[in-house]
Amino acid sequence: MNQINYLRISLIDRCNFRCVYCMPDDTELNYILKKQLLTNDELLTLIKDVFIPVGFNRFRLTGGEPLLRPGVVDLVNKIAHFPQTQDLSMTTNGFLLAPLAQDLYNAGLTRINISLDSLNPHTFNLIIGHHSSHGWEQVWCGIQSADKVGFNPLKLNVVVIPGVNDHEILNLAALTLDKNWHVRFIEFMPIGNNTLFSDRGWVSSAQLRDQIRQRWGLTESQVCGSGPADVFQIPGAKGTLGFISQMSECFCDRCNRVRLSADGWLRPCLLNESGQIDLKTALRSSQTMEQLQQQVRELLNLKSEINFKERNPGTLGTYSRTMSQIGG
Ligand SMILES: Nc1nc2c(ncn2[C@@H]2O[C@H](COP(=O)(O)OP(=O)(O)OP(=O)(O)O)[C@@H](O)[C@H]2O)c(=O)[nH]1
Ligand SMILES: C[S@@+](CC[C@H](N)C(=O)[O-])C[C@H]1O[C@@H](n2cnc3c(N)ncnc32)[C@H](O)[C@@H]1O
Ligand code: SF4
Ligand code: SF4
Repeated sequence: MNQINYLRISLIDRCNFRCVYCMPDDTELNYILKKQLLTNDELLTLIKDVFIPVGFNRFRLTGGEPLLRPGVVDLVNKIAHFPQTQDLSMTTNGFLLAPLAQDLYNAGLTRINISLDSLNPHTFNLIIGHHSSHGWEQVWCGIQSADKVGFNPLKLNVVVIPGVNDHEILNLAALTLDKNWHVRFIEFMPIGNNTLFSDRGWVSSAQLRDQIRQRWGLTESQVCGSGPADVFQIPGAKGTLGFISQMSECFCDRCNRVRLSADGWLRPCLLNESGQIDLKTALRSSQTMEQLQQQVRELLNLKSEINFKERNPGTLGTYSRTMSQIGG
């Protein structure tokens, strides 16, 4: 059995963007009420006294948009300084990153993944559903700041939507030629916006690799990470290209992670809602840390049964929580 040692933590379910593939404009989301959110102290207790003793040592902060979480720098500082923490990273849309990048880095965040779906400001703003015309510029500024501060590896996430941004693949891949950046193309999943998914479908990583191979060639490569990306490189490029192929491949047999929502539910699989446990209520009802550890161990024992196996590219998922609420 795989070792499950990677916890993705959603710090908040709210977001300052409404990306078309994740949180379409017409979706009514029931945001978590403040009193239902894990407090910073509760989250730190769960990490230190429950997850670390059970064997977790890799943590990713996500959201919604994690940089909207009050006290995020302090949280980073505390999680980074647990002696057992081997990897602490964040997935962010980058909009609020520029003024925070240095503080996050100083607090102990060493690597960061930033979503960047287009190099064209107009297309970008359409994708993120942002009403400010400076969305792209502000995210680009966040990426530059992250680079300057020294986040390494610095990864850029691109969800590829046919007819929306798939014509930009070569331009996005070209970013890696002279920058030590790691661009990852993510196959669009039917969770978040099923209407768009039915309408546009998805592009396979194999097709993208063919395009890139024809232009520059492509070789297998590696970059530090805990996720499911297959990593390649354009010969001579400074950065790498990652492909996250959840529609065309099944990487569940190497799944090493579970997810904690901002209101304290532990979810064994992104694409299967079975088996979730409510750690917040258990914590608030004064169960002992040993009892909580035991609940988590039991869930991990069941995980391989829960892991999403019936991947059918034509199937639409029906989920009570969507991507922005789970954290990707
Ligand atoms: N189906 C599925 N998709 C995943 C899983 N983990 C990550 N992804 C997809 O990959 C996207 C990008 O993930 P990131 O948040 O950047 O994290 P990561 O790829 O695990 O990060 P690294 O540690 O840098 O490799 C997510 O939004 C999902 O679309 C997973 O366990 N299952
Ligand atoms: C849910 S977001 C949360 C973190 C942060 N707000 C961000 O966008 O990076 C995490 C990741 O999920 C990806 N994502 C969201 N909806 C998706 C979908 N339907 N299919 C594939 N990836 C998706 C985003 O592109 C992003 O890289
Ligand atoms: S959570 Fe991330 S992917 Fe979803 S709308 Fe917000 S920025 Fe976009
Ligand atoms: S779909 Fe579920 S089991 Fe498969 S890799 Fe993702 S989280 Fe793991």
